[in-house]
Amino acid sequence: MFILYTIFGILVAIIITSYIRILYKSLRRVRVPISSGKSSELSVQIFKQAPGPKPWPIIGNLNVLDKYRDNPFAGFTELAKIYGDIYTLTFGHTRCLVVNNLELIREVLNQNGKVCSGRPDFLRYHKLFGGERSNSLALCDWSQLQQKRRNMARRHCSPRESSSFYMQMSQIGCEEMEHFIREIDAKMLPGQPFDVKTFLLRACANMFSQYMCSQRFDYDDEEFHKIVLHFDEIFWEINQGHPLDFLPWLRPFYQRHLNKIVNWSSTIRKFIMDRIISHRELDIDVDEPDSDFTDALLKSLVEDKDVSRNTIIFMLEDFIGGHSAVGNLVMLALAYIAKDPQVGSRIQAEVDAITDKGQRRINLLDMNRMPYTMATIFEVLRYSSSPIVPHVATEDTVISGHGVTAGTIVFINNYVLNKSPENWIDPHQFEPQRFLEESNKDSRDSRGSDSGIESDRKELQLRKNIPHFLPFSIGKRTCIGQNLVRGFGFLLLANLLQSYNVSSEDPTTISITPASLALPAKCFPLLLTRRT
Ligand code: HEM
Repeated sequence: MFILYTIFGILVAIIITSYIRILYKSLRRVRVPISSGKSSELSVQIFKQAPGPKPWPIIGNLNVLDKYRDNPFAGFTELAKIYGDIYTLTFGHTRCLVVNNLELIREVLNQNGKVCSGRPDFLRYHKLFGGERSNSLALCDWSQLQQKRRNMARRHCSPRESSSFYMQMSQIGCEEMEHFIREIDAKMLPGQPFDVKTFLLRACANMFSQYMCSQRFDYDDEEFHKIVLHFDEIFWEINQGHPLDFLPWLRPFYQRHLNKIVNWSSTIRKFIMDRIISHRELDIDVDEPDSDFTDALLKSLVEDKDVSRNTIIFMLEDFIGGHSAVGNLVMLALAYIAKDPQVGSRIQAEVDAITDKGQRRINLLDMNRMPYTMATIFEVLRYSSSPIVPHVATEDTVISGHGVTAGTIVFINNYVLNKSPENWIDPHQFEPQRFLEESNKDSRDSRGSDSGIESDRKELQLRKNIPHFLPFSIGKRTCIGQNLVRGFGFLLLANLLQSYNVSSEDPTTISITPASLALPAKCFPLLLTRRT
């Protein structure tokens, strides 16, 4: 009996302590010193936090999102109807702010970029990056080292259209497509559903590895298969919420899952060390121009005392790992094509017009003359509404007149931008055409006029600078890999469609997770039929 009373007493104490902590955090106000007009005098203005539902002890408001497990961002959108476009939630003991319109998103990412550029301190993030999330470019807090790493990466990972790196990307992409198509033809049984994703990811990994490290791997290389799979598992993992993120005391129940994550990332790191870095380190010549990203990284190791070996290993891992995002994006495009064959036919019309019915492969110089193909990639980005990695306020600040306390996680609801009928006609339809507009050029005197995609008088072109379309985010922490996404994504999609028709035995079985670019590692097969 005594033991029962003791346990009961401990539980009550935990619940009360938890509730006090949660209440303290949610009621805390933000004090901002302001100048009162008379030169040296400062007064303090006090800001209450944004409204939100009342939290419970221990779980906070996690219960509110429970019915939106499949798509928390749809949940955020629903809650905005009750609490307005800016509101707070408490997940476990962590304060969270959710912003739900473009103006607020800009206020967080641009005007408050300096103080809202941290990342959540989730245990999973540490486990994925050798026990320390500051090793990761995307999951570290903002710092001088991060600024340096972004600068180091920019030239290679965001190649400009006119640069030699861009042309290198084009050539590498085209060459890999030849290997890839040979591989599909060898492994696919005609008329049988085919595990496209596995092979697509390997092709994409080779494009990235060849571009960043001047090294590709054989399609029969088992070690290579394993790391491509682990990268994909990590991509899926990062795109999922997990109870551990907000209830870290559940750790003992998820130890096996954590061990699995550690195993994925350490296997990848070992591969990068053994198969890429170790032999490159031996023949580095600091006086020669950089031949690739690995060269630039290895030189910075020699030239910059602030750059450690660890820094460059993790940077390479991060950037090679970008292939999973592109592979998943293209796989999603193929899935939408299997659901709506019209989309595939229109891409093929562009491909055939540009290549004189398949006389050559598509390269990056063709991109500007294939607006529908690019529009399809943009529509996948919009429709899938890949979430923006959560930001964290590193200091007390004020957003739209509401106090935001240091440590608050800021969720940017880009799903509401991507799916709002105010921004898009029929937002729940997959319709690449929405990214096209009439160009000023007259189609009759221009090349490619038989592409089948123009209106009666005008050619179509890709709409640019759509303010509410932010697939790569804005501000300090925007995606560094967006040119690689556009470039390799385009080459994969256009060249695949040049060689194959894409369909499914039963399109209704193609299941796609809403508000995510990630597909499970093992996902639906597709039918690829050689075009005659
Ligand atoms: C379809 C593919 C991709 C999408 C939709 C995407 C989108 C994003 C988004 C939304 C962010 C967060 C920005 C923010 O926090 O405000 C991000 C960050 C980042 N992305 Fe991408 N990304 C993609 C592919 C890639 C690729 C291929 C690479 C590199 C090879 C890459 C490298 C990065 C890095 C390093 C960051 C972190 C930047 C920082 O925090 O300073 N991404 N990406």
